[in-house]
Amino acid sequence: MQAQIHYELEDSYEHGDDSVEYILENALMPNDDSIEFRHLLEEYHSQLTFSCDCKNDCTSCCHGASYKYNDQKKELILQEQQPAIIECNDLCTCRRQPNLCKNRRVQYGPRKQLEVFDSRRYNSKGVRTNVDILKGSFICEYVGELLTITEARRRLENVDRDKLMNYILCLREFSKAKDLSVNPSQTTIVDPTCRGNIGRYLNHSCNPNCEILAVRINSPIPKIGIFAKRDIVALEELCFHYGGGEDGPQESFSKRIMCRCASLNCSGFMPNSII
Ligand SMILES: C[S@@+](CC[C@H](N)C(=O)[O-])C[C@H]1O[C@@H](n2cnc3c(N)ncnc32)[C@H](O)[C@@H]1O
Repeated sequence: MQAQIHYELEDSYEHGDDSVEYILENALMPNDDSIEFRHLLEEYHSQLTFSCDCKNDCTSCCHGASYKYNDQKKELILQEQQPAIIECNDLCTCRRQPNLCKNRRVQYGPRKQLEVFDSRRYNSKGVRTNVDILKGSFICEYVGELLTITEARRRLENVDRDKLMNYILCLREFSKAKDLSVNPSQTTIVDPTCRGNIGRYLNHSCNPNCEILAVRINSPIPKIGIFAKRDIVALEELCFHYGGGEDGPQESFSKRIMCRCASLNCSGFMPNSII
């Protein structure tokens, strides 16, 4: 069973490859009758009840007002220093329209003018932009099948054994306890190998122009939002750090492979996978 999209999400990209299904939002992995799966299923069908009753445009919304308009007032971009984003949801009384609520962006779908292309640097597919992009702009979500940890480990074994490209992304969120110790609070694993969106084509860079952030809308399971980490010029390839970067949330792909990013600070290898 796939969850309903409650809001209108615009996404006209496609894979151009019949072996991969284009899906607009995360779908559950097949039921393997495990307790872990049942827990994931329960979360998947839960609704966040934390809603706002803003009468204005949500600039001082209880969700934290993560976005602001750029100087030309054309696009909502991230406010500085956002470790996690909670957008307004279906239970909020604010109006679901870009010019009426400023706390909704990811739920409207990927930005336009992205292109999947054959990246010479990575010797495989990549994503580039056909226009300039401002720092803090939303690129797209990293959409795929939601996996349990056990299923992710099983699939990663196959990836390593058969030396396949690895699309499994594990987002780890951390919380600070009263004694200031930092503890893992939630792990979200997304696999767009067979079912996913345009986000599956972004490559890794040790000096990336994009970053990933946890974004919650209706569900307690976060979406993995990809945002511009700096201003980006037209035709630049879009990349993010598969290991979360220095201070981003931790996520990882599979075993050690040589990194092709060619940045000055390249570590030589792609981030290791520890799920
Ligand atoms: C999420 S996919 C990215 C899209 C992929 N290039 C494609 O053609 O579908 C991740 C895979 O791309 C390749 N890749 C991504 N970043 C890389 C890098 N910095 N160096 C080498 N290979 C990379 C690896 O094969 C990796 O398993």
